[in-house]
This record gives sequence, structure tokens and C-alpha cells, in this order.
Amino acid sequence: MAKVVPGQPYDRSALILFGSETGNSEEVAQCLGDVVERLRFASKVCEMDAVELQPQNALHKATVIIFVISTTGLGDIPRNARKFWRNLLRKRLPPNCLSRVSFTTFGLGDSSYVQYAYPPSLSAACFAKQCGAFNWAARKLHKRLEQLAAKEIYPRGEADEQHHEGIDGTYLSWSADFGKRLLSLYPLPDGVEPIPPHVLLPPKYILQLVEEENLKDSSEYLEPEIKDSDPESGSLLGTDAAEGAAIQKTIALASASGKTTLSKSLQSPTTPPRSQPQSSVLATMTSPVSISISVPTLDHPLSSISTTLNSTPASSNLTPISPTSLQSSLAEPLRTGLKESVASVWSNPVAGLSTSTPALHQPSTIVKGKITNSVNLDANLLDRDPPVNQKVQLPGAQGPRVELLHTERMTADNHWQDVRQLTFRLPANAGRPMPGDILRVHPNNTPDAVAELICLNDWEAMAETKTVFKAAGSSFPDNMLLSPIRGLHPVNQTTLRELLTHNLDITAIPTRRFFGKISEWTNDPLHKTRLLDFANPARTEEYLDYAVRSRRSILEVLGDFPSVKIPWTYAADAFPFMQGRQYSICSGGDLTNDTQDPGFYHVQILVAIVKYQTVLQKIRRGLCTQYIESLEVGELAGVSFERGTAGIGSDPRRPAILIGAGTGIAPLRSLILERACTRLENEADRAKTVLFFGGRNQGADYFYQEEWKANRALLTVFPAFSRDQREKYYVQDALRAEGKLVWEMVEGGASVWLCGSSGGMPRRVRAALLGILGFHGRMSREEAEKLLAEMVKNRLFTQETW
Ligand SMILES: Cc1cc2nc3c(=O)[nH]c(=O)nc-3n(C[C@H](O)[C@H](O)[C@H](O)COP(=O)(O)O)c2cc1C
Repeated sequence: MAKVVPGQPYDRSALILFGSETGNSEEVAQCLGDVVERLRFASKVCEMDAVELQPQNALHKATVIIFVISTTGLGDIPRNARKFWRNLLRKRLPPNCLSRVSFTTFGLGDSSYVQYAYPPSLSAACFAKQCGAFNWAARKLHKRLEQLAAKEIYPRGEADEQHHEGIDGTYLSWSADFGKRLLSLYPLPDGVEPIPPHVLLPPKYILQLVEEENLKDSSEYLEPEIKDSDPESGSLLGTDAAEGAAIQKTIALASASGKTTLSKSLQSPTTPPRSQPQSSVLATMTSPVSISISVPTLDHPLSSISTTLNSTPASSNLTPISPTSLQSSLAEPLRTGLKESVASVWSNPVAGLSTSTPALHQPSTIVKGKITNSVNLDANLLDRDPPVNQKVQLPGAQGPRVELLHTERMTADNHWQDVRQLTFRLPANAGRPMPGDILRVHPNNTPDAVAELICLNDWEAMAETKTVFKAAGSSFPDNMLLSPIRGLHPVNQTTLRELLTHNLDITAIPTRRFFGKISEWTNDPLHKTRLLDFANPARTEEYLDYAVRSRRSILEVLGDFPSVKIPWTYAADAFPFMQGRQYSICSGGDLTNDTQDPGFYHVQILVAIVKYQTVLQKIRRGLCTQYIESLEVGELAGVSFERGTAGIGSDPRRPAILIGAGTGIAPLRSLILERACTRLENEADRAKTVLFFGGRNQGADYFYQEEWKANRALLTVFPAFSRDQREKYYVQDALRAEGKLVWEMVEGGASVWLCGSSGGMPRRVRAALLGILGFHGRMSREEAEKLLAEMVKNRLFTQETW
């Protein structure tokens, strides 16, 4: 078992700042954190919005800064980087204000967004040159940093999800070369080597057992810079300022003196004395039975963790791993392809990225928009006693909750797909929901899954004991920067079981980084070798076959490798944090009002329940939709509200062409209802609303057809069902068939919305639109392209695909 070697700064530090909408950039940032730590940099990974531009802060003290940012919407900055971006754009910033900053950027994007995107600040010529909105956020950030005199120490990297190897297709070679560049710029002192890949890096967060009195005054240790008074920053998922403060409390130190006591129940005679040398071995896998814990002190937060697990090493009973492939297209969408080709000499073979599928959008997601506050739903709700049921509630009942009023299956009973409409009761203090707004659903792990994980890791003895998160200490020069824990509900003290239930994503598909980590916690040589294979970027196919194509969960992997025993103190570091899933609202207009109580609004979402089978034969279910499926009417659900596109397209005086397939109807219905209920002084001003809807069968998944009939005067619908006749017929075919009408509406200034799956549909719809502009509008290809780009620029074209 390798010894823990804490990061040794040697006067070098790296700040890794990410802007991430669905978690991919965050994962890249964590991987880069590992890369630099192995090069002996003190590192800190945090959201961009957690950092201020002030002269004396970490931004100016770090030896290097790596910005990792995705592009969202159509050329937009992710919401947890918008405050930082706005600050960077301030006109009164001195032109050389970042002259002490050495940086590089790594962008995450999708080249399919080249097509329509035309970021507002760009001229047509520039647009053509710059390939539309592809990686637009990273490009403009990089450019702005240089304008402010920051020094580029390594060229920008740009990952493309369309690459056949996904993000890894760019990331792996880029990070390997970047590492070499760092070593050449900042050579290590004689006799000091990079931390080798087989040595476990210190954790970012550790768990401690605490007695209640240790927590009482935890607020006095809050780290000033993570306090975020900007209500728009939304840096903490689904939280407002108060909730953010609570999160800060969560990560606040339990004891300034490092005097952290063990829960009495766990203080066994085998507990080592506190004076024990801090560099004790992390875990001795071969040792028998007892649990002994020495608690980290502030000075040496990591080196003192000493856990002797009751682990009898399992014999090598690894389940045979055969290449597998997905049998169903119903799997939650794979946003990130992954693969690996480059393994550099110095680099950590586990440093490559892996899929970040768990953080993905679910159907009905809208992530586009200018205004994206997270709103605390209702303080009063938090005081209510949750209904008694089998499900474990959010710890401390502090997470945002809303009441589920109604749920309804929207597909025919005999249809293979279960699509549900859920109606929630939203406190009015969140503001009136508008088309384009989002509900984020925060799921739970099931009690069974949690129990299984606890059992697999032999954590039964401490599972019910109060614990506290502690951001692991760091030699980072600016100690103000403690990264907020994204996606963590504010729990001041919680048990390990509660944490696993509400906060840690134990059913995510494991990343390569996860395999690298857990390989440290087995003493079975065969298991270790296999785990390191999966972590090795040079053996991507094995990882893909074992973990991704078969959609194995972290829990299943731990079941396959029973010799792995994760020290419980590492739980918060080993597992990803659970992030809520976003759903665009499908309600609007009069449906929004609560006729019984003006203190509330009603909000609906449309959710396709994710259930599928891989060649492993096991039925797989989406974590979030499983939670949604289990919700009962009247129950308070973990849901937060976020602003989206600010009602673009809801003005009934402007014609609207709405194109949607499947659950992509959600934001379109919201628009239709909003437009219909908006009263006009002169009804003659009301413009056409035309919906092109794509489904499989009229009898199975023609959502809201009764409503459309009732609204016939205000809405024209052209449905396209692919499976109702021999010849496949899709929305793009319906568009072509109504080409003349479409052209007339575009000519009349219509706004166009395109919503649904990001597969081939958006590309085909775009081709159809270009054809219509060419044929009916008599435009050349170039003119048609330019018109579409102009529409994007003027926010007359909105694409919400996932
Ligand atoms: C709703 C949505 C909009 C997107 N818009 C763009 C875009 O305009 N340009 C681009 O290059 N990529 C775009 N992408 C691709 C993302 O940048 C890419 O999926 C990235 O891996 C997401 O990283 P994140 O999880 O850190 O946000 C978009 C993705 C989604 C889901």
C-alpha cells in the first residue's frame, strides 16, 4: 500500500477555476488538479464565481491559473462563471490589471453548435471565421484575459464532444503536453520527482466524526472569499445566499484548534493516541478486524488519517468482464465520449477523463438563458414536517422542497415509454415562472443502495454517527479559497448514511479517476491490476466496455471488487457529489396561478422515466427519474427553481414557429400557454403560433393533443409521427411540407424555437429550414445561412436540445 504523500508546494501553486453547466468542466478541472499536484504544485479547484478580481487575492498569488470552461446556450458562459465574467468585462479595470497572472484555458464544447450560433458580439465575417459558437466561452475568456495583460503560458485547448473520443480526444494529449510545459517552466528542485501515479493524492474533502458541541461555533471559521453576496451568481446549486451560507458552514472547520474528538461509540482501545506520528499508513488492508481512527489536525489534515479496516482481503473473485454494448437507446444520453490514446512518461495514467454522464441533462432540459438565479423556494416549507414515508428526507430538512400536487402518465398505458407530467406548488416568492424556466430535481439514493454500499465498505460501525465535512487543508497560498461543494445540500452535521443518501452519487458511472483512486484501497493484486487497467488512458476500450457501454454504476463496481475498502473519511472525496437534474417547465399562462392561494404558483414538468437494459440484462434506471417515479402526491420533493430564457418568444404579437420532438414539447407548451393567455388591446395584433411536433405514434405519445384541439383558434399544429405509416415521417418533413407558410412567417419576423434530443434532429431541421429559405425565399445558400445566423444573434432562433 502506498503512503499518502501530501502535496508539497515547493513555492508553486496552481489555481484551477471552472465554469460548468452540467459538470463536465468540473471533472476536467479536478483531473487537472491531480495533474498539477503530481508536479508538486499546491492546487485549488473551484468555481470561477467563487473568486474575486481584487488585487491581493489568490488570482494574483497563484503561480499559474488554469481556466476550464464550457460553452452553454448558444455561445453563453455557464452560470457559475457569469459573475466572474461580468467582473472581467468591467470597463474601469486597468488594462494591465492581470499582468501577474500566468494562465491557460481549456474549453469544452460541441462543434455541432457551429451551425446556428452567432454570438451577439460578432460580425458575420468574424462568425464564419470563428466557427460559430463552438467553444465560444473559452475563446472569449482567453482573449479577455490577454487583453488584461495576463500571460498565456500554454495554448488554449478545445475539447469537442463530437470527437469520436469525446472530451478525452483533446484533453489527454493537451493535459500531457501542458504538464511537460509546466515542468519546463517550473522545474522541480534537485532530488524532487513528480508524485508517481501509484501514490494516492491527498483528498480534497475529508469526513470527521464530531461531537455536537464542536459544531456550535463553526460559523466563526467561515472563509471570507466564498461568501457570495451576488444573488445572480447561483454558484451553489439550487441555493440562495442563506443556503450558501449554510453550505459554507458545512465546510467550515469543526474546530479551529484541530481538536476534534471521536464519537464515544467509536473510541476503541485500538484508537491510536493523538500524538501518533502523522504520516501513519492510510489503511492496512491485510490487518484484521478493528477500526481505528486518528483524526486529522489542522496542521496536517491528511497525514494523520490512520484507519485499520476490518477487511479480510477477498480472494480474487472478480466477475469476468466481457465487452458489452448498449442494447437500448433509452440510456440517459451520453454527452461525453471518452477515450484515450496518449500516456506521457511523466503523466499520471489515471489523469485522463472519463465519461461524465451522470451530470447530464435529462429530457426536457433547458440550460439556455440570460437570467439564471437559483431561488430558495420557501422558508416556511422548510419548517413543515415532511410526510412520513419510507424515503429518507434531506438531512436537516434544509434543502429546497416543494409539494408535489399531481402526477399523470402522458403516454398510452401500452406504450413502452413512461412519460409523466408532474405538477408542483411553488411558493410565489420565487417569482412568476415563465417559459424557459427550469426546475432542478434533487434526487436521493435509495435506502437499499446506501445500505449495500455501507456493507461493501464495512462502514456499519460508523454509519449512524454524526460527521462533518472538512475541506482538507492546503498549502495553497491564499487560504481564503475553500471551494464550495457543488451540489451539496447544506448539512451541518449528518451521518454517513444520510450523506450517502442525499449528497453523494453512488450510482454514477465511475470515471477513470475513480478507478485510479479505489485501486489504492485494495490489497488484492489481481483487483488492483484490473482497476489500474480501467484507470489507464492507454487502455480506454477496456474501461469503455466495462464501465460505460454497460452503464455500470459505482455501486456495482464496488460489488465486483469486494476487496476494495474505501476509508470512510474519504467518502466525500471518493464519490462525485450528486447534482440535481434540470427540467424545463411545461406549464404557463393561466395554469401557473394557484386559484386557492395567491401565495403559490403551479409549475409542471414533463419527465421521461429512464429505464433500460444493457447486455448485462439488468434493468437500469435513471437516478433522478427513479426518485421522481417514487414521489407521492402531497409529498415535499427536493426541487429548486432556476430562471431560464426570460420568456423569449412569449410576446403574442410576434409570430412563433415552434419545432419540438418528444419531451421537447415541454418548453414549447409553456410558450403556447403563455402566448394564449396574454391579453392584447387589439386582438387583431395577435400573430400566428405554429407547432411542428414529432412523435412516434399518434395513439401513444401525442402529448397535449386535447389541449391543442381546445386552442384551435390560437394555434396551428402539424404533427409528424414516424411510426404511423410505412414511410418514416419526421418534423423536418412536416416543415418542408409547410415550407411556404414557414417562409412567410420568417419573413414576418417570426421567432423560432427548436427543442428535443440533440441527435440528428437539430441538424436535419436546420437543413430543412435552409432549404425552405432557398426555395420559397429565393435565397442562395450563403444568404440563407446568414439569415439563420442573424436570427440567432437577435434571439429570434432558440435551440434547446440535450
Ligand atoms: C443546452 C446546451 C447548449 C450548448 N451550447 C453550446 C454552444 O453554444 N457551443 C459549444 O461549443 N458547445 C455547446 N454545448 C456543449 C457543451 O459545452 C458541452 O456539452 C460541455 O461538455 C458541457 O460541459 P459542462 O458540463 O461543464 O457544462 C451545449 C450543451 C448544451 C447541453
